Amino acid sequence: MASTTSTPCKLALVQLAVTADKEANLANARTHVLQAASNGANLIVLPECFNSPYGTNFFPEYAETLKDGPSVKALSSMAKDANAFLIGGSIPERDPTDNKIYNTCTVYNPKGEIIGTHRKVHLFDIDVPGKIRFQESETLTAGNQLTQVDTDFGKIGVGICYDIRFPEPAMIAARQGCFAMIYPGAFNMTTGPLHWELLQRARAVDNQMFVAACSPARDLTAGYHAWGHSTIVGPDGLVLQTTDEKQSIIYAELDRTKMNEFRQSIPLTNQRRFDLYADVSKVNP
Ligand SMILES: O=C(O)CCC(=O)C(=O)O
Repeated sequence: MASTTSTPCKLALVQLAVTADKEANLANARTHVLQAASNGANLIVLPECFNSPYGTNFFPEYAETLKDGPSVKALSSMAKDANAFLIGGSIPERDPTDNKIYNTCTVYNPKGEIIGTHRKVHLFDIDVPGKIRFQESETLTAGNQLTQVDTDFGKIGVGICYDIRFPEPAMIAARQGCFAMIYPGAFNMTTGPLHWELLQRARAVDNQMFVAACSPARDLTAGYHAWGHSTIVGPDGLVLQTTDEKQSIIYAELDRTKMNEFRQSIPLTNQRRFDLYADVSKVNP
C-alpha cells in the first residue's frame, strides 16, 4: 500500500558516543539532535540505550519511568526545539505498576508529544561460545506489542535491535502501509560484521521498504563494544548511507515516490501466495 502523504522526509541517524554519565548523554543527544535538525532533518533517530552503558547490570541502575523520568522530558524538549519527529533510541524503563524493567523506545512529534512507545519484544539472549554471551532477560522483561507510528510522512514501524532478526514485524508493518522500519540497535563485534547490514538489507528487500538502524559509537573502554556502522537502506535493498564506528550523523532522503515505482516494477505485494503459506506458526518443525 502506498503512503498517502507527500511531505519530503529527511532522515538523520545520530550515532552517539555514550558514557556512564546519564546527564552528559542527554546533553550530547540534544546537541546532535539540534545539529541534525539544523541540517534539514525532520525525522531523527537516536541509538539503543543511548542514556546508559549497555549491560544487564546497568539497566536496573539507570531505569526510570516514562511518566516523570529525566530522559523522556529531555527527549520531548529536543523534539520540540528541533521541530522534528524523534525516534528516541531506547532507555531502560521501569514500570512503576509492576516494577519490571523494559528496553523502551519512545517516539515524539515536533510538538514534543509522545506518539508511540515500543518495548523491545525479542530479548537479546545469545551465547556464541568463546565470542559473546548476553542475556537481556537477566534483568529485562519483553514487551508484548508491535509498534507503528503515524508521522507527516506516512506510517513507520519501530523495533529495537534484536527485533530485526525476526522478519514478521517488518512484514506486518509493510502490509499495514508503513514505508519504513526503524531500529535503534547496538550490535557487537561478533554479530555486527556478520549480520548488521545483511539483516537491514534483508528486511528492506523482502518488504520493499526503507530500513534504518542507529547504533551507539564504539567505546573500547566500555564493557560492551558496539559495532557502530549506523545504516540506511532503500526499498531496493541498496545501502543509501552508512558510517564507521565513530560518533557521527548520517542523512538520507526517503523518497516514497521512488519506493512506489520500485514496488510497481517488482510487484511482490500482489504476488504473494498466502493460500500456500498462510500461518507459519502452525507449521510443525
Ligand atoms: O542480534 C544481535 O546479534 C545483536 C542484538 C543486540 O545487540 C541487541 O538486541 O541489543
